[in-house]
Amino acid sequence: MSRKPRQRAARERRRSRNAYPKERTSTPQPGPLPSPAISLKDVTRTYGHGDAAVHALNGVSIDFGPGTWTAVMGPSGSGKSTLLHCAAGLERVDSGRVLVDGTDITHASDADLTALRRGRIGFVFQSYNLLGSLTAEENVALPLKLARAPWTPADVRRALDEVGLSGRTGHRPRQLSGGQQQRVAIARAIVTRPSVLFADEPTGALDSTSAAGVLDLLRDLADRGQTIVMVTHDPAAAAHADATVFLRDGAFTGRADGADARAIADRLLTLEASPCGA
Ligand SMILES: Nc1ncnc2c1ncn2[C@@H]1O[C@H](COP(=O)(O)OP(=O)(O)OP(=O)(O)O)[C@@H](O)[C@H]1O
Repeated sequence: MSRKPRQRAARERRRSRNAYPKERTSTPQPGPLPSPAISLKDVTRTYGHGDAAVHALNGVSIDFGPGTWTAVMGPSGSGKSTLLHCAAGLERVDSGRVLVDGTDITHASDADLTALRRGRIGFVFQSYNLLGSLTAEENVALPLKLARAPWTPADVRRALDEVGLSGRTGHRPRQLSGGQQQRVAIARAIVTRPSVLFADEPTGALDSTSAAGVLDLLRDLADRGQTIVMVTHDPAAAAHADATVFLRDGAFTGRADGADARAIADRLLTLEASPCGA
């Protein structure tokens, strides 16, 4: 299927299954909603003190439904990365609560947070963060070794196969294109079968063709039930997700389900144009 009809079909699927409608008065849902994969409840995070204090998150409450792909957008400095880091247990919140699969991690010990990040959270960065001296296969095996859970080389091959790189297992990062390196990074992030895959600008360093390939891959993962939370500045990338949530000045300002790139861009422009605190 070519990309446009594929995106249209995906949008229709998303519309019909989105479990967390926040702005629509939708028809009654059959049965109870599944528990969110990630839940932020009235979360605050401030950097610095006194006059220099920056309220990066200012009472944010958002649920990310299991098996949904959500894009997080907002003007520069609106708190997107801070939200991602707090939701992934990379940073602690000042107040409020963070739940992963219903488990409250707000006051988890450092050891428990490390175990959570190794076993239940996957992270993909704009800059891939692969180890240059290791092959694709060795990079993907790393989180399995760190998690100290039982694993086999077949687990690694399966993850590389899922991202379409079964023919590149022995290549080192410098022997791969940017898009292929990001695919290795995604394989590394999903090899532990995490509850949530966080992606911080996963297409930010890629040309448009490679970016489209990575977004199609994320779509496939979401369609197979992977929860994904992705920060992006690109409305076209956000349009691939099931929903987009918008932040401004550290606050949640709204959500769009199944919106196309034009509608997302318009909403972002409105946010950027309105005066601070409005
Ligand atoms: N470690 C830090 N120390 C001090 N201030 C910080 C720190 N991290 C983030 N901030 C501030 O918190 C606010 C939110 O930052 P954050 O990186 O979450 O925003 P963002 O929406 O991801 O921005 P961008 O789109 O530019 O990447 C910004 O004003 C930023 O300067």
